[in-house]
Amino acid sequence: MDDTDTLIALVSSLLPEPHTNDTIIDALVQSNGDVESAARYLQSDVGSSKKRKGVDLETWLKPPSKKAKKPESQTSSSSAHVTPEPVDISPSKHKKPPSSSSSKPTDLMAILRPPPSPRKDPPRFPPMTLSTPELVAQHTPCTLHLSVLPPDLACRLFYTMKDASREWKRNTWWLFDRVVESPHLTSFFTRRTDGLDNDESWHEAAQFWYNGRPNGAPAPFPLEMEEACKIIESVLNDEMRKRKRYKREWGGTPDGDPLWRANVAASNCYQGGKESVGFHSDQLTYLGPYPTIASLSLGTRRNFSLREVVPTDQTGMRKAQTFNIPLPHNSLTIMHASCQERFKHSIPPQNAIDLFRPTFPRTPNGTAEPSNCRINITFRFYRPDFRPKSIPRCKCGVPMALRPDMKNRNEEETDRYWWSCYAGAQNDGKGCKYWKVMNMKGEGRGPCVGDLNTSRTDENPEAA
Ligand SMILES: O=C(O)CCC(=O)C(=O)O
Ligand SMILES: [Fe+2]
Repeated sequence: MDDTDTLIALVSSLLPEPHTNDTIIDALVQSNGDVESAARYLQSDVGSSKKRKGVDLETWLKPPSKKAKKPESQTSSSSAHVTPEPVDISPSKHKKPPSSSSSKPTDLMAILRPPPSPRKDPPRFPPMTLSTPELVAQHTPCTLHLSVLPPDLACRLFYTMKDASREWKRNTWWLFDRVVESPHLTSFFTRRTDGLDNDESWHEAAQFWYNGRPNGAPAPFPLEMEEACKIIESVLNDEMRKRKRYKREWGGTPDGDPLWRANVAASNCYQGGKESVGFHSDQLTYLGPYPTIASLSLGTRRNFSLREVVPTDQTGMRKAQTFNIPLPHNSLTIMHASCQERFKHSIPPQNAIDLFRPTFPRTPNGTAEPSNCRINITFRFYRPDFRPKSIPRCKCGVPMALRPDMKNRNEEETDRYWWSCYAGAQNDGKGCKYWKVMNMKGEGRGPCVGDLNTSRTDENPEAA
């Protein structure tokens, strides 16, 4: 998770009712990053949907006795109404990544705050629901595959994972001086057939999933997950062959081998509409640049939200749009290469959800009990050139996290990735703040698609 998630989760935890992430981010901006003010604001008449006419937000936020000083960056009233971009920690903008150990909320606001408004704001488009695979493919770097597994396998896998989720964990991390907890359960699996479970060094990758907490050896794929994975690999490879390949994608696949294979999976369980995950892009530490991630949805239908991070040099020209994709039971969303570099994704809280009634009962004579739970499994390909031994360590001695510089990307030409200290996620929120630019060649990584003689980048130049 990143800092936006942290703030959103903390505000959510103070609210009796679920709110959308957009609403919470707006409230955070209005309250200058102060979590408690944002929560109070959302519970007030001003912040709630029952807005009282004529109440000015800043007036409301002012403490009654003292005259509140206007935050310097919000000197114009128009800037107070700008929806902020998702949090970005690009060191190019801030010189060094912000530390989660910071005790000054205003530091984080410097990140949350949108860039200076141009004189005339570019038009803002309301969120758009993408209800068909065609619309998803047209507007996002994702594809949606409905009824991807045989129905009985989808049901069996749902039951297996729902039962297993009793043992799953809520991730925790530090925000200022407090520990916050993720609003959903999570778990991490490695694949038997890939030999990964024989390589102790992958345990480190599993620990990374749990924010650095030691968690024993990761669990192997359950049988149903293995069966589903084979089908998903085949769908994904067919899709990948139709698409443009990026130069920094993994290119070490000998001819005839699948382009992509899953060797780990992470799973999430959302019990009821209140459970969620905030806007984030997945860390690239073991995935490397331009990863493809296959995300299977089982159980109750939830919205998957995607929002582009508009590069800094384009913020005066266009605003990010939010896309909502309803994900029914047994659907596969493939986040294709460039999705993690360009978009943030989330599962926002929902006021109302439909109960899921499985097509098949657990046992032939049993009944299929309705459920408010959604299981998500993200099948991932941890790249051989990003094995744990190759991950640089910061001054705390902890493996660093790899993130793209989303704000300053320029197609593939000037893309940059940053290794940054991850110790602050635990360690009382205190990290060394060390960071450095990733250098693919210098760090001996590859081969990438761009290193191959017969570059697959030209295979389908028409493809998105
Ligand atoms: O539940 C989902 O569909 C998204 C999960 C996710 O974004 C993640 O695990 O990184
Ligand atoms: Fe994610």
